[in-house]
Amino acid sequence: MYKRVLLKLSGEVLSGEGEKGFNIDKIIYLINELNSVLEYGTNIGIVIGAGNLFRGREMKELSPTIADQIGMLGTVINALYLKDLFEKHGLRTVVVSQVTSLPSIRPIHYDDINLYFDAGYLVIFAGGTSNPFFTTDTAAALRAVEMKADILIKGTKVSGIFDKDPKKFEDAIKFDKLTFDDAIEKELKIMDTEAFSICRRYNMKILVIDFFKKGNLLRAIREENVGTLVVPK
Ligand SMILES: Nc1ncnc2c1ncn2[C@@H]1O[C@H](COP(=O)(O)OP(=O)(O)O)[C@@H](O)[C@H]1O
Ligand SMILES: O=c1ccn([C@@H]2O[C@H](COP(=O)(O)OP(=O)(O)O)[C@@H](O)[C@H]2O)c(=O)[nH]1
Repeated sequence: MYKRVLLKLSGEVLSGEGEKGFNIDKIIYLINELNSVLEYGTNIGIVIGAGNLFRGREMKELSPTIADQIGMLGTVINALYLKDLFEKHGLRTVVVSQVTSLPSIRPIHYDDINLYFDAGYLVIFAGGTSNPFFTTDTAAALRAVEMKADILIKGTKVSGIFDKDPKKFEDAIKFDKLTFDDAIEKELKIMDTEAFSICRRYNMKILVIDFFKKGNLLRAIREENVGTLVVPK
């Protein structure tokens, strides 16, 4: 069983696939999935995306650097939205970020992160990497290494990593296990190369799971056979 996990969630986990904004039913689902895991005392850090609000690459009318800053602010909006609903449902949560100074957001301090986990808090890392031209997958890789996670779990809308995008190709074949070298060489676009490369450098395993399948997060944390695992060798 994993004891400390960085969970990367795409913004669409908050809205539903292909939707924008927030869907309270999806957030209640997320809370239930997290609760089932927190019962076991697993420490959970969350990196949240912003695909339900803004993706830099979709705002073609804007300069890329501005569009990406708006995207990063979207992750801050999602983090605050989640913090409030998590707490209303009994999940103690702290939001940390380097990109904004707001009364409900704390700066990232490594010593404090351990204290938050020891006190039973969920930690949401908002604001991506703080740099345009990156994604929240790369932020997830960095935060996983920084918080000394056992594994980075990417909760997404596909059941794992395939030889090609399963949303576009019906005959795509799923891998149960892959090495980082394979994932990078085969250009499997489930995560960006930067994220794979950081995880390869620091031996941070990645597990990609279908977050919309009930119970999958707990299965993943219990190290049951679910999704696709990416390992050093
Ligand atoms: N080789 C692949 N295996 C699995 N999914 C892939 C692959 N290539 C591309 N994808 C796509 O990558 C997406 C990654 O999901 P996610 O990061 O959660 O969403 P998004 O990038 O749309 O915000 C999936 O929806 C899937 O369709
Ligand atoms: O380090 C980062 C992380 C995110 N973003 C911006 O924030 C948006 C939302 O993040 P992402 O696309 O990773 O969200 P997801 O698809 O996972 O919901 C991106 O499109 C980028 O515009 C960025 O510029 N730098």
